[in-house]
Amino acid sequence: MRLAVTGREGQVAASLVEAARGRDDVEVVAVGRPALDLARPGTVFAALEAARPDIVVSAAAYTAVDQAEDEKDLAFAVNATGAGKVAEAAARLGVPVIHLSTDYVFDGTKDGAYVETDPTAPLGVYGASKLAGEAAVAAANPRHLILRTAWAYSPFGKNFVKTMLRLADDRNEIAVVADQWGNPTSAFDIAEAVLLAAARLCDDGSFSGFGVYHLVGSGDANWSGFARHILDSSREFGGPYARIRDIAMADYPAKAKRPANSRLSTVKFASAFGWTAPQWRRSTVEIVSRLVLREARQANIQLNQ
Ligand SMILES: NC(=O)C1=CN([C@@H]2O[C@H](COP(=O)(O)OP(=O)(O)OC[C@H]3O[C@@H](n4cnc5c(N)ncnc54)[C@H](OP(=O)(O)O)[C@@H]3O)[C@@H](O)[C@H]2O)C=CC1
Ligand SMILES: Cc1cn([C@H]2C[C@H](O)[C@@H](COP(=O)(O)OP(=O)(O)O[C@H]3O[C@@H](C)C(=O)[C@@H](O)[C@H]3O)O2)c(=O)[nH]c1=O
Ligand SMILES: [Mg+2]
Repeated sequence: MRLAVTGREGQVAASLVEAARGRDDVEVVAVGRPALDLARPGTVFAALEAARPDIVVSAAAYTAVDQAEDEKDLAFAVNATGAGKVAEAAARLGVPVIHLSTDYVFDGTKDGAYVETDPTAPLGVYGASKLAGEAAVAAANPRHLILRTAWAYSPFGKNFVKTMLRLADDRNEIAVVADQWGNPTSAFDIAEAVLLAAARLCDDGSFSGFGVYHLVGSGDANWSGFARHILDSSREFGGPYARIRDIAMADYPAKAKRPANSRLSTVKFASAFGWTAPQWRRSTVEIVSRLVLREARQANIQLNQ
């Protein structure tokens, strides 16, 4: 199976590239700027056609949640129009598309975990642009999976795990919001699930389960609990540590409003594909250890130079 993924340095794209390195049955081609620029729709088809994919994974996105409030047009161009163009290109190439979306399509007022049929009501521009992207993808290519994930982290790109490790480097205490709940999700786990679903779509000609699925790490957390686990794990591997102080969302001024509860139920994905993500605590240890040991190795190299 030959899979083209949009976004080269992105967390999910880089995780897919790494996952494929260890497997003979899958080849991943990452397509990004300047060849494929979602803000320039004219670039999309040619870039994907050149990759000769059996399936397209649409993972590139404008993901700066606060900045999106000031760059609404660009966020929509990339996350809505651009995503639609990717799905349309896949349709023209005669292949299915797996598109990544977000928990931020919800407003967070539900009590329990959101299911796929729950009403959406994004609180900010990023969520609204991703929701518009879902509609554009569905309209452009009937053979689509829209996988809503959340709170993604990995050794790559920008994410909360890397931010906490960086802040802990020169602080004794970090204040983190404790009244926002969700599901931390390793991009390695996302990659594994995407490869599984992709294989199914490519191999099973009568697959009929197209549509929206929630795909997140098992177990829930608030940001401060997540932060505490990150830094406890880091300390165990000899990495940076800081105390975490619980604060309220209201005490952390940010441009974009975020949902207080964006827990997602993964029952639908589990029953369609027979796969559930590992507990987020376990996956977090894996990523933290890698980051901390990488830092240690780099420090060692510098010492020895
Ligand atoms: N990060 C998260 O916590 C979550 C992410 N998601 C969704 O999952 C998907 C993957 O996220 P993740 O891997 O974390 O994202 P990242 O922010 O790590 O990467 C996004 C990628 O998109 C690329 N990109 C941005 N603008 C353009 C453009 N105009 N044209 C082409 N490429 C562009 C970036 O390229 P460059 O490297 O050049 O900047 C980058 O490679 C996205 O759809 C995101 O909305 C959903 C829930 C949570
Ligand atoms: C850095 C930091 C953040 N926070 C808070 C702010 C926010 O409420 C929460 C998370 O901050 P971040 O800016 O990392 O998270 P954010 O950019 O909102 O992350 C989101 O990204 C997009 C792409 C998604 O799709 C979402 O699923 C989600 O992962 O933690 C603190 O309380 N203290 C801190 O020191
Ligand atoms: Mg391979």
